[in-house]
Amino acid sequence: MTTHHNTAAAGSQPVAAVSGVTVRYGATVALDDVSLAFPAGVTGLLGPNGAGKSTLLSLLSTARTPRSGTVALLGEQASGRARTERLRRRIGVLPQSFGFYPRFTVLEFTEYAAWLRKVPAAQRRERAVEALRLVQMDQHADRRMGALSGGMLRRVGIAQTMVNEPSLVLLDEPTVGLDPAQRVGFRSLIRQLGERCAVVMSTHLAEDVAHVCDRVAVLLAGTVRFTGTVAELCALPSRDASPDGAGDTEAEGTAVEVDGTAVEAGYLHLAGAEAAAI
Ligand SMILES: Nc1ncnc2c1ncn2[C@@H]1O[C@H](COP(=O)(O)OP(=O)(O)OP(=O)(O)O)[C@@H](O)[C@H]1O
Repeated sequence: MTTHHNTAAAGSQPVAAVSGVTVRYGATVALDDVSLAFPAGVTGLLGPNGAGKSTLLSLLSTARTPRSGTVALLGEQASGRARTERLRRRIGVLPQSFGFYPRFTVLEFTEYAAWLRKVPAAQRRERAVEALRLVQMDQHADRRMGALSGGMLRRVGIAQTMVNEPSLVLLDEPTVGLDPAQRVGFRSLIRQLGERCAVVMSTHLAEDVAHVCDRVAVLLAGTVRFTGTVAELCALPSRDASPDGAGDTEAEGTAVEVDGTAVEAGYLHLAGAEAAAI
C-alpha cells in the first residue's frame, strides 16, 4: 500500500533537538553521543528492542537528564528546574504502559491528567472533553477505565497527551498490542495529531513508519544510523549493496514507493545482519 506524506514538515525549524547526548545505565551505553533534530510533523524512531528509543523519549520528556550533551525543547535549553517544569506543561507523553485507577471513568481520568499537567481548574473539563472527542472516546466518557478494551485504553492514552494542548507529543510504541484493524485506526489518529503539533513516536514496526511518519531516525545499539524522510529511507540500496552508503540520500528526487516493505528494506540495509536476526 502506497501512502502520501506531509512533505511540508521537512526542512522546518526543529521543535526539539538533542545534541551529543550520552546516557549510561551502569555499564550499558543506552545512547552514545546522539544528535538528532525533530521538526514539525511526525518523526518515527525506528529500532529494535534495546536500541535506545525509550531512553531518547525520556530525554525529550524531561523525565531524564543526559550525563553529557544537551536537550533543546520548543526553542529553549531543557535545563534548570523552573524552565524544565514550564516546558513540561507544553509536552504530552504516552509511555509504553500508563497507570490508572480502574474505577475512574474515562472523563475522570482525562481530567486528572489535565490536573497533573497543571491545566487551570476552570479549563479542565472542557479540555478533557475536547481531547476525548479528538480520539472519538467522548461517547464513552462515563465508562470505567477498568472496563475498556486495549484499543480504547490506548485512545484514552492519546487523549491524556492532548489535554494541555501540547506543542510536542511523545509516543512510546503506541501501536504495540493493537490488532490490525485497531492499528489502522490508530495510525490515522497519530497523523491527525501530527497536524496539530510535533509528534515523535518510537516503533519497531516498519509498517507504522510507512503509514504515519514524515521523517524517520533509525537507532541501533544507542547510535543514530539514519535520519531523513521515509522516502529517503526506502531509497537506500538493497542489503546486498555496500553498506558504505548508509545515511546517503543519493536517490533524493527520484520517485520512491513508500510502503512497509520498502521501509523494512531500507531498515535492513542499515541494520545488516543484526536486524535480519530480529
Ligand atoms: N533502567 C535501566 N537500567 C538498566 N538498563 C536499562 C534501563 N533502561 C534501559 N536500559 C538498557 O538500555 C538500553 C536501551 O534501552 P531502551 O529502553 O531505551 O531501548 P528501546 O529501544 O526503547 O527498547 P524497548 O523497545 O525494549 O524499550 C537497553 O540495552 C536496555 O536494556
